[in-house]
Amino acid sequence: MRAALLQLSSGDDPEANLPVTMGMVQRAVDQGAQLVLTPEVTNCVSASRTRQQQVLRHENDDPTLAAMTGAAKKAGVWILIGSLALKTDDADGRFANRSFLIAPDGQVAARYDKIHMFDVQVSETETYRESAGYRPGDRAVLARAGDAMLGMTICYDLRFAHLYRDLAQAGADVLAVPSAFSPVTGDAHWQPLLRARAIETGCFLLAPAQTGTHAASRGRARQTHGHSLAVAPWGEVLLDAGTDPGVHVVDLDLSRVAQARSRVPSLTHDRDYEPPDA
Ligand SMILES: O=C(O)CNC(=O)[C@H](CS)NC(=O)CCC(=O)C(=O)O
Repeated sequence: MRAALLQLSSGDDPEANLPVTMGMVQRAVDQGAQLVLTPEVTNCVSASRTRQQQVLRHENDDPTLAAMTGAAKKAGVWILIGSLALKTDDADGRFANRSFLIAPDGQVAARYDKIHMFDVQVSETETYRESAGYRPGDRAVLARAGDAMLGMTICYDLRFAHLYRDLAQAGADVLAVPSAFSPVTGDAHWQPLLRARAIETGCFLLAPAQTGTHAASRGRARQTHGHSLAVAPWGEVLLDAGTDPGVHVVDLDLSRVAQARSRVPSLTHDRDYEPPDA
């Protein structure tokens, strides 16, 4: 299966981002991709709730989702939109950080709302409070995409190893981690975490990422780490997209999943044990 990872540098104007993103989807299709993956918050990277309130739409009215379903159908490919920031009808007014798997017939095959919220002070000057803006999901999602069983996760989820183990034990052979990683944590943790999740699960890890400098809020421009990554089930890095926006294709030999797991079958060796004393 040929996958394409789109590395984006989305701004805070969904209408301006859309033609750039769709141009890259077309390049991926031209390169023979059967599964096209985009990063977290493909439609809008913004840390301003006022701005988001102005430009974000509901799922049934979102131009990026509509364009993607159209493109999937026209080209007959699978598309994983890493996530869209969307308005919801929730009483507390928070947005959804929602990933979509679109089938080659243009139908939405699966949706996943990011479970773990990035409420973290990464340095003295850099704090994220994702749960203030977004309502977390509470359901893990596994879906078929062609020959692959795809586990859907997003960004900060990457730090919760049990989610990946659960998805793999439920049948995943490819795990998607669309992201908008911070530069500070990205330098230290991004690649080792992705390689660890691949090794632990015997899955391919596909992690399309936001990169570069995004719209400023409260005077501070937001940066993301880039380095979209594909990792094989044995842990080798198949692709590192560096820091420029672009399209990168990678061929996945899905038989490598069973190979890796037969060499080290740790996924089937869980045991029950007493928890440590408090
Ligand atoms: O802000 C939005 O609109 C969408 N959400 C994100 O981009 C989120 C929260 S700021 N980013 C992450 O989860 C980065 C995780 C990370 O960097 C780490 O785990 O170290």
